[in-house]
Amino acid sequence: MTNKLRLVKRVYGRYFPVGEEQHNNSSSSTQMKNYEESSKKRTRADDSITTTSNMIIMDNDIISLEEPCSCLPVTVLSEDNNGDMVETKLQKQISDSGVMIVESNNSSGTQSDSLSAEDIWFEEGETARDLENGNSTVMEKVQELGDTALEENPFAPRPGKTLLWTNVNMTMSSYGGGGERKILDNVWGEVPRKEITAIMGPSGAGKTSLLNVLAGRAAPRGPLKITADVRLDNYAVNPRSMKIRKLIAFVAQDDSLQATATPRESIAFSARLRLPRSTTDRNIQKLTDRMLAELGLAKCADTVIGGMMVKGLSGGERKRTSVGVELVTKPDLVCLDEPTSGLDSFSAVQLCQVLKKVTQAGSGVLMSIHQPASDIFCSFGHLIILNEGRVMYQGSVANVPTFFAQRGHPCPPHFNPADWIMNRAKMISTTELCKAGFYPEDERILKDPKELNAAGTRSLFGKRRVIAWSSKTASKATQIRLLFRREVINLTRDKIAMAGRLGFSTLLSLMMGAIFWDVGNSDSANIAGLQGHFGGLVLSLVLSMIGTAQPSLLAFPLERPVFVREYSTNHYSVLAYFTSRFLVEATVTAVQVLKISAMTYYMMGFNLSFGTYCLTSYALAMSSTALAVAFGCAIEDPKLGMEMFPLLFIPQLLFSGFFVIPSMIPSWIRWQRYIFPLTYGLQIAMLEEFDDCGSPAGRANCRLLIESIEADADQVCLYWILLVVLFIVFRVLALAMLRKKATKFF
Ligand SMILES: Nc1ncnc2c1ncn2[C@@H]1O[C@H](COP(=O)(O)OP(=O)(O)OP(=O)(O)O)[C@@H](O)[C@H]1O
Repeated sequence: MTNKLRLVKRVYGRYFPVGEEQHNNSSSSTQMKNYEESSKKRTRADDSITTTSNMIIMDNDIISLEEPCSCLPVTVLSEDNNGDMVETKLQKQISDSGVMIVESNNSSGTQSDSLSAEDIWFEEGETARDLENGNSTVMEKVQELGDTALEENPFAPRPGKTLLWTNVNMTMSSYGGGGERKILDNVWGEVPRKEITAIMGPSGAGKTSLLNVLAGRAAPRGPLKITADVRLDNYAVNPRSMKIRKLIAFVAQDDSLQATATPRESIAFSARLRLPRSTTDRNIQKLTDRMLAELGLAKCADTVIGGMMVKGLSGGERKRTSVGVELVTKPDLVCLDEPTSGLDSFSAVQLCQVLKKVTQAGSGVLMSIHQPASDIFCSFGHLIILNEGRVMYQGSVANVPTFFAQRGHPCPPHFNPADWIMNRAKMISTTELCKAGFYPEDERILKDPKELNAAGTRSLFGKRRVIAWSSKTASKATQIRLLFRREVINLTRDKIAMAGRLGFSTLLSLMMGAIFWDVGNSDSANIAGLQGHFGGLVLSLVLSMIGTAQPSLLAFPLERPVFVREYSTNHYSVLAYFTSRFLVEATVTAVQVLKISAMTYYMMGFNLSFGTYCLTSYALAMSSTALAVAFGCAIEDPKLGMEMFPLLFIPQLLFSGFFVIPSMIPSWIRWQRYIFPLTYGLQIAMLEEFDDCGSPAGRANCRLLIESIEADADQVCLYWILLVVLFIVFRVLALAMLRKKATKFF
């Protein structure tokens, strides 16, 4: 039985229903009224609803509010100024002010999908009472939005998250015993909500390294050591944990976008997969249109992004698309690594204006930037200056001139402060700057961090509480459908790859058909004829395998940057990606095998049935593709993939019995033939192809040939089963590889 939960928030007498109903109601005053009326009549009940400074959580399974018997008080736990939990009974507040109503259509409700962090929150320091009294600044903001539907607005108010860090260190042991090099040295800082925090500093100062550490994109490995105390809303977090990474939108310096998609498709794809599943297609479309317009991408919205092989957007347009892909999800915290590099001054200002709107909606924004123009510099609220891996300044932008002046380096009049900062950082030695009073120590007294996964209301990710942080996004089925559709579009748009894939195998099939013309009807009593017949069959089966497995081997290494970006930013699961790729491969392989088989079968004049020939070729192609995918998932570099290609086929051919009969292979290595699909595929095909070889001499030769490859007519079923088993084993291996690799992108 499915419960339907609905959350309704009243803001200055207006109701904002949450979930599926919202888009219908937000602009309909009649329906708003209905909500108002029904809420007045409604009997409230609940288990506990807990809030911290910026979130509200349904604590236990939700009890129907419609049923009079379940009239329990609502308890709100909020934090006071000392960080202690204060309990407030909300029964009256809810009934009188209509701040929120949670309803369920039956009493055993446990489902809480429709709740969203975006829909209930308190500003920092606000309590439920502020909401009740209408003092919430968030409520004022919602009021300002007027009739604009919140779901269609990429700048809709949101709770936002604060990021705070201290003692961030990154060191690199030098090769040749040169000691340790400090890349980040006791770096500290914070990203307040509702402000743009900029990290500035000369090239090599450690800006990207710091961003990568904070956004969980850097890990200690070998000579690289990293330590950091990072807090998200004062929860001590491991930024590398997948759960945390998914809470932080991240725009890397290098754009990794699907080359054959358009900006409109990329932004809509991100929105569809990452926004709550209740968001309608119309909302997605409106959000996408608005994002494109805000980022100045309207004109090129339907141009392919492009990549190494395909010409498409300019570098600046690509960068803005990357930003749009993240911002459309209305993130609470955004990290961007040099988002303005490559942009002209107008586009850079336009981008910063968009980021400003994101902060006004409640988010924190952290970005690194090289040398901003003065108007961009002034749009920042908070500034961190890094120099040689240390914090040279940390504080508000407004305070920069005073800070520098007090330390003997006043910014000359009519001089861009950003240029002055860079000038000082580059021209004056660190020792002198230190003496002058730059490089302040972290003197903040940090609150005791809350613990993750601890019992009680302090947990971020307790089983039932995750709803407050991320309401349910696209289902697995939607993820697979969207990925499949994107891959099909990719295949149709990437005409060169498609033409190559189909064209080369057609050419090879024709060539092979011409060389082995009518070889199936050669006299088996003649050894040369039998050898040609055998060779033709082996090579035609191998051709089906190569034609499909080679693109699969390279597919993952080539798509890896896009996959890791999308996976790490919560677009889809590994399983959904894997399944969608499998479906595409299965379809394309079927088409390709049918084409190759039709040509080689009739040109070579084989004796086995066309059905068996096609099915054997398909089974071989699919299991070899599975092996290729496993190889492809294990490697990162496409060049390595190219070099590994012979490894996929040469051993299979060597063990097939074509060049040397298995009994002549030394026994200590012979066992390997049983792990290759070609062994079983060939045995199945040979048993049917050489079943009737005409004259007694021909039959004797065929029997010898079949015995030489150890094929047994009574074992055909087993060969099929083994082919399927190998296919499954290789696929599972590939999935395991992909899972392992998915989290390692640094
Ligand atoms: N994984 C790593 N291994 C070795 N050295 C590293 C690594 N990561 C960063 N570094 C070094 O740390 C220093 C800071 O690099 P980082 O990319 O963070 O600087 P940056 O301030 O972002 O520079 P830019 O503005 O030029 O992008 C550089 O000297 C770089 O070579």
